[in-house]
Amino acid sequence: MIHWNHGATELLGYDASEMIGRNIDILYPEDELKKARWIKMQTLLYGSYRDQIRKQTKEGKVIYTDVSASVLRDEKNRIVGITRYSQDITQKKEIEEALLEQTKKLNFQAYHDPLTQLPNRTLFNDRLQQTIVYAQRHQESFGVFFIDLDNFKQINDTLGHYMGDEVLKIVAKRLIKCVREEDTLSRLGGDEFTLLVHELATPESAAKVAEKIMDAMKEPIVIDHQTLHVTVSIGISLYPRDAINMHDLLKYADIAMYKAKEEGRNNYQFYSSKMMNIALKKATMEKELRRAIEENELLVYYQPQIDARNRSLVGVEALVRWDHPEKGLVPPDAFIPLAEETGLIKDLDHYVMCQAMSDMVEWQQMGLAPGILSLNLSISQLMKNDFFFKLQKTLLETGFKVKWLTFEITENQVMLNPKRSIKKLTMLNQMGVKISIDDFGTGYSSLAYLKRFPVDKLKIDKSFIHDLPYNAEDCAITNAVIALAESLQLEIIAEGVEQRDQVRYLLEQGCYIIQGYHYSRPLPKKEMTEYLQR
Ligand SMILES: Nc1nc2c(ncn2[C@@H]2O[C@H](COP(=O)(O)O[C@H]3[C@@H](O)[C@H](n4cnc5c(=O)[nH]c(N)nc54)O[C@@H]3COP(=O)(O)O)[C@@H](O)[C@H]2O)c(=O)[nH]1
Repeated sequence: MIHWNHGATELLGYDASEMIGRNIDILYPEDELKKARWIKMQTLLYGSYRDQIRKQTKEGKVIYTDVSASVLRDEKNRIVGITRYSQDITQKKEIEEALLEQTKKLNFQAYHDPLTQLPNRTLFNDRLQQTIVYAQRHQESFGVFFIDLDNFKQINDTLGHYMGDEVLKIVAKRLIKCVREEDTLSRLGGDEFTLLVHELATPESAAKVAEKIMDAMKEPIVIDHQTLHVTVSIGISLYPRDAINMHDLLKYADIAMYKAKEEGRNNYQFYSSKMMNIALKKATMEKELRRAIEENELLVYYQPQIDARNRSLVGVEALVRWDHPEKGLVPPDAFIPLAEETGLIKDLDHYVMCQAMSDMVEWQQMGLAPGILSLNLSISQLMKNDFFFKLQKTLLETGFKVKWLTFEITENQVMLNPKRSIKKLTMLNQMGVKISIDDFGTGYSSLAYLKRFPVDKLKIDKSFIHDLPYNAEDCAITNAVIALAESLQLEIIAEGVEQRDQVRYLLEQGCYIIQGYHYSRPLPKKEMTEYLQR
């Protein structure tokens, strides 16, 4: 250094006496020395040069500078040195960097799901489109997977959104481990994930990926000491076998996923053209079911529940039927699963509740004695915040008394979240409503829970009644359920009773309340009125 001015002192903290005679390198942080030499060489080569470089002040602070360097010549035009003018641009640089960071962040947000940090639909579609172009050019095949969590709606409804979100985050982490870096896993929203897997030469290799995903889900998920078993249903479409455009590949994978749900969930399915027809039928049915609820196409049938000791009526179960304008009477098994899947079950069950309560009151006002009303209650209806409000409102509007009411809830639904169910069922119980566990024996309720449930009745599932009294296993299960009910001092009721022998056997074992075709099929209101008048 041969000259050092006042401005340099202000910028870098050293004064002229400290700098003159020293190597300029002390002004640069270690990692900028290479660049400093580059600037020097360019200046010598071209006579002048301008660039940005970081410098280090006397106090050790790193600053950004804009440097204009030019060669210094003597009177004989020989290069004797370099002059440098430096300007502090630290503040400008910091603003630029913050802006860059912000842009990166906004860019990430625009293309990623905030919960799982996975690519979102926009980015997935973009990558899928690019993959199609590449695959067309290079004659490659690939797969689109539609992955949907099983029963996620119930997890959300029963355990709350916090738990639902945690489950989604854990599932996303497990899924990402099943795929290669070049594949794209995205979250479309809710519990839906899509996966783009490159270079899938055969359906067998796609099946391997699907199996890997299902294996990854086998380990239980533990959140806040709660253990959950989460499974997924997967639909797969293959390029070019099934479709060659983005829209169809996604649609077909989605249709195949619905097929996997129908096949009992926790499995994967490849798209086939047959599925397309089924999916179309289902979409039509959902639309029609919405209309049916709005336009009162639903009918409530009543099935008598009989005390077999004296053949007297103790109550009725309300069972919904759909009076379809073209198809005629549609049984609930054909639409209840769809209603549950789409959330329509809440409206449907509310409709049945209003109708049945007003029919019951009408019968009582006619001097008839329909006994207790049993209503099927879905867990999503029970977990709704406005459920109790709606129940109270319907009781008031119809004049129906709570002491005449039993809610039937299936064992499997209650066991989805036993703790929350206990809380809600206790509230019902405190109102004076009776609770019956439906389809008992088909689920997996533990005795410990059963003791804590505010339950009044157990309803033996009809699958155990069907082969009574000739099937030893069914007899053993039926006897065990009856003994359990006795020891817990619960009422017991058998459903699906069709034969005299079954009635005799049940009476011998101590089960007196019976529902089934042996006494009566479910009856429309008019026939039920006649039944009551007999
Ligand atoms: N959430 C709601 N679920 C409902 C409602 N209405 C019905 N359902 C559920 O749909 C399933 C099928 O119901 P359904 O076709 O009405 O069948 C019921 C009876 O008809 C049938 N049954 C009665 N006796 C016999 C018999 O002797 N043999 C025989 N094969 N079937 C018989 O059993 C069904 C009674 O079911 P359950 O509720 O378990 O007592 C069924 O799961 C209904 O629960 C609704 O409004 N909401």
